Amino acid sequence: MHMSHPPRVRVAVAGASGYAGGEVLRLLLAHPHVEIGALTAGSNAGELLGSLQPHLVPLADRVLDETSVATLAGHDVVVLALPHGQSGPLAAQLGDLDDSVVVIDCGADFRLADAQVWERFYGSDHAGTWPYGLPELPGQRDLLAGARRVAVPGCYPTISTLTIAPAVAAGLVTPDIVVVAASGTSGAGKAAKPHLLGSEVMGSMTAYGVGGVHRHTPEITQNLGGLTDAQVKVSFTPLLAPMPRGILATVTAPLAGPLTAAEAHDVYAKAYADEPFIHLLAPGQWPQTGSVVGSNAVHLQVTVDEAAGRLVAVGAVDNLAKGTAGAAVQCLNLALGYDETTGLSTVGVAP
Ligand SMILES: NC(=O)C1=CN([C@@H]2O[C@H](COP(=O)(O)OP(=O)(O)OC[C@H]3O[C@@H](n4cnc5c(N)ncnc54)[C@H](OP(=O)(O)O)[C@@H]3O)[C@@H](O)[C@H]2O)C=CC1
Ligand SMILES: CC(=O)N[C@@H](CCC(=O)OP(=O)(O)O)C(=O)O
Repeated sequence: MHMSHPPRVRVAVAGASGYAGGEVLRLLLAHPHVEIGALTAGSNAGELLGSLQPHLVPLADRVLDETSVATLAGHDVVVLALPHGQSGPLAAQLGDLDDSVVVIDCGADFRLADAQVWERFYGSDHAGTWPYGLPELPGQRDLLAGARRVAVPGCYPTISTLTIAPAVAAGLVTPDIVVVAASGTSGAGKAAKPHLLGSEVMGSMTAYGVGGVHRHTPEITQNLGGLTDAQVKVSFTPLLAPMPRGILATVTAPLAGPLTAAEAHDVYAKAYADEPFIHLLAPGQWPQTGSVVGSNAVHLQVTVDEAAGRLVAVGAVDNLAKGTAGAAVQCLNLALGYDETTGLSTVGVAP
């Protein structure tokens, strides 16, 4: 489908001083149809972007505005990269201003459909539900084409969902899913946190959010629940790994019946055959975060643990790229009718 659009769209980024906002800008600087408009922040409003994001050289002299409807008005697209709970009220005001604006929220506010589940995991009022920005889920790409509002998935839900989705959709497993996923520290954002000081993180790994309490558990469950009539259960354990970027997720589930590793690989190959960003590795190769850093690619592998009777799948993603900002740009492309891959690469930075 071709939709009419101006040659270059003006994009504002709220939360430009943060990790997600910075990565959105890094990608948009390479996007041929985008002109970068207002850049806003919270406590850093008034500062030069170059003092906070020195890698974004072409934008070094831009001054950060305060985050308000007034500063975000007058753009074709507004990307929100703010802490949860901030985007709900702001998006409501932006909607009042102009409903034709594309608003892409990197935060969690509009991801969950069930208000009670939202309140249980986030402890605040539910803002609403927007089209979910994971085009690789069946039927989702059509909902995102031409959308005016997009909820970008969380980084763990992106990789956890993509890693096991073909097995759930094809009924290869009973959906009693166990996810153990290690994330780089940028997943926690830039705001200082005592457990994320260099001395605490370097040379050490830890589990956190253990026992079904991490707020991404219901998001993964919601995604997988859309793929099967069976009741989906998800046990999710996040780990913090001593690296700046990347998530490596190991996802396992009981086999529903006899299955070989080659058959499982074949199901994944068929499911993702047309997906530009999903790269199923050759049998015997295993995903590594180092291969996807800086790219919008997802690397996957799947096999069968015969003795345990479980399917074992492993996925790697850059939490800031396909895990957030890359997904935001992919959805911007779909919303505006550009080729979905515009401005995005599958080539990682290695070593
Ligand atoms: N990091 C990741 O891997 C992922 C992040 N996300 C989501 O993206 C969003 C941003 O995360 P991230 O970039 O990591 O976080 P950061 O802490 O790095 O950045 C937060 C940004 O929001 C701004 N901000 C904070 N409070 C306010 C406020 N009250 N009013 C206006 N602006 C404010 C900050 O400005 P200032 O510098 O002035 O404080 C900063 O620009 C979150 O919702 C997060 O869940 C989603 C997936 C993955
Ligand atoms: C390492 C680390 O702390 N990661 C973050 C997840 C970041 C993310 O993607 O989540 P949202 O967009 O839903 O905030 C966490 O576990 O809270």
